Amino acid sequence: MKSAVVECKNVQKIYGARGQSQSHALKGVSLTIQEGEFVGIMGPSGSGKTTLLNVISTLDRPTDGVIQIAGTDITTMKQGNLADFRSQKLGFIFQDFNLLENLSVYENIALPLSLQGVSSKEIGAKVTKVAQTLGIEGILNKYPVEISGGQKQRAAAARALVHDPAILLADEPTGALDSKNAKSLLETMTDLNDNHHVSIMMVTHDAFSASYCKRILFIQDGDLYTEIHRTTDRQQFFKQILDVLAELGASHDVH
Ligand SMILES: Nc1ncnc2c1ncn2[C@@H]1O[C@H](COP(=O)(O)OP(=O)(O)OP(=O)(O)O)[C@@H](O)[C@H]1O
Repeated sequence: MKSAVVECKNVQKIYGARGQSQSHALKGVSLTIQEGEFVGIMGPSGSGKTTLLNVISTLDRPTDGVIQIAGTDITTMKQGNLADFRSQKLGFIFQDFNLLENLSVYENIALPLSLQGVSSKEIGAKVTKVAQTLGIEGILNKYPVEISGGQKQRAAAARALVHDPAILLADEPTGALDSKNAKSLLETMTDLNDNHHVSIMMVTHDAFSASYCKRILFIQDGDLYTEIHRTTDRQQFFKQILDVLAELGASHDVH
């Protein structure tokens, strides 16, 4: 039976101290992401996408509500345990790759495991396996300056997956890529989801990228607005996404 990898119940986030000017960024969001899903998060600028990603990724705490990741309640977890939890259970890919320039691709991918004290033999096996999955075995000895944007993003994806996280969290992962590399990364993410059981949550403002997801949650003003499921082909889904964005854009500048 499938289980939930992310479960948010009535999650609220208010920025700013009481009595001062406050921003109600999340107004009671409830959502569930099941194991094996590929979910997109879209919404106008300022709707709360980054805030939602930050509270789910344990980088920030919600003001109210409960968040469970792979069955663990992270809202009551002590600060000291959050970093360990994050490094063991979560994988991140960002727009700007975040590779360390003075480490080789191999060393970059190995980093999460080295930090956890995993043996170098086990690290070698895991890095090789994930590099094969992402088709970057040939560049493991290169340094980030020597490889293309698309290869950097694959290396970053390999680093995000090497410790077998419960979910891959992606924040505009194609934002710094040209259209060819963006397409190739999105196809890789689809392959990871379809054939390697990787659960993915991706925040994006780009309808083309979002069309690779199987389900999209739209948020507006800190609340869930609607969700759509991909039941037909990707081109049809793309049109469906544009329709919802147009609806949202009627009152907002969609970002
Ligand atoms: N650190 C902060 N302090 C105060 N208010 C904040 C903070 N971060 C975000 N906000 C506010 O919370 C709301 C949601 O912001 P958030 O960054 O989550 O939106 P977003 O959907 O990611 O926007 P964008 O697409 O522009 O990145 C906005 O009104 C924003 O101004």
